Amino acid sequence: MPLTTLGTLPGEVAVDRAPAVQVRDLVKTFPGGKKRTDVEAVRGIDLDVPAGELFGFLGPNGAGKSTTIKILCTLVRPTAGSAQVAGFDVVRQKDDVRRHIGLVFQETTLDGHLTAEQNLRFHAEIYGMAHTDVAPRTDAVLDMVGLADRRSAVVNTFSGGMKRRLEIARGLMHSPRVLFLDEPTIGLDPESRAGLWDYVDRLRAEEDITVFLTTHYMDEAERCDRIAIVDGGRIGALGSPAALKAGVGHDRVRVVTADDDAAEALVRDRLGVETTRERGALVVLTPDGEQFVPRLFELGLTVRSVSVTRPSLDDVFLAYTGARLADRQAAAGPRGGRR
Ligand SMILES: Nc1ncnc2c1ncn2[C@@H]1O[C@H](COP(=O)(O)OP(=O)(O)OP(=O)(O)O)[C@@H](O)[C@H]1O
Repeated sequence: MPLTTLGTLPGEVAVDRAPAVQVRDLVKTFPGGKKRTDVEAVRGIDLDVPAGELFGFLGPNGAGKSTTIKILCTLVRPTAGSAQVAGFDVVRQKDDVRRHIGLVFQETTLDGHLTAEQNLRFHAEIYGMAHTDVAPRTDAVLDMVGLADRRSAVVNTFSGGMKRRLEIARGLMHSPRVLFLDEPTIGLDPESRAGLWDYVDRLRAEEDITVFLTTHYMDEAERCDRIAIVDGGRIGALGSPAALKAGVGHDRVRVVTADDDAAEALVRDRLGVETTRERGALVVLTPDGEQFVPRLFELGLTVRSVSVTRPSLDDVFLAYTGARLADRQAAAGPRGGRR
């Protein structure tokens, strides 16, 4: 079966453009048992993810991301509210939801003793794929993730990045409409991470598929069409990365001068702007850094260096959660921190 049919089941007409994910007032409370209090993991989430979107779900540890995803994948039953995935209700139409989603979670579900191809065939059997579809679909998804030449190799001989790519191939076998990727690149080296994203980009370019992603990596969040920032079981912010960054407001101008005291007074008196000090520099927060810098020079200051930094998604994350994405990034491995 050609790759162009991925995302649409055989015989199905892709005219239905209902949201890929629709969530209304979703609540999940885990009972705390006799001695402990209940845990309100999800406290009223509303969400619409249109078909075809790359949607990012971000939040600090314990924010409720995994619980929400597990509800969407029918693995956890909500306490209240409703959720539909690919047009099917996650409680009343579990089997339909499962047929239309692909899952790539952090824990591997591959059998290391089987070959890549055997793993995919096993998956096809579980999903009851038509016999005639299996071989061509296996070819297509292995090609998609760049593993066609390793199809007969035992998975235990694969690198971490190859295993993750095979997981994605497996998740795509049954033509899901929505692919859930839960921290898909965690633990991978930078090269494997970049490679995996190449395949996701290719998948999105060629297929009518929605990708629902959780990540703690800022650069991965930047790739998303829209992101939701979740904290304490609620969505605190929702929008495109550009819109969310614009919402934070201010560019940050950092200027090193020959005389900071004099510069501070001049900027305050002549430009009417307050500065703060930071490690031998003055910092000004301003809506438009590029316009502000020439005005600084007009003051006749001896400026040794000046830099303008636009708000990052990390600033957005900090504004809504009080934590930095970069904290998790650092914990996960060296990957070029913030500024
Ligand atoms: N099965 C469970 N029983 C009890 N409490 C749970 C259960 N699953 C999750 N929780 C609690 O619900 C809250 C939300 O957890 P969840 O795993 O959804 O967060 P998360 O945003 O995915 O965090 P992380 O980034 O660490 O994966 C946490 O306080 C967690 O301890």
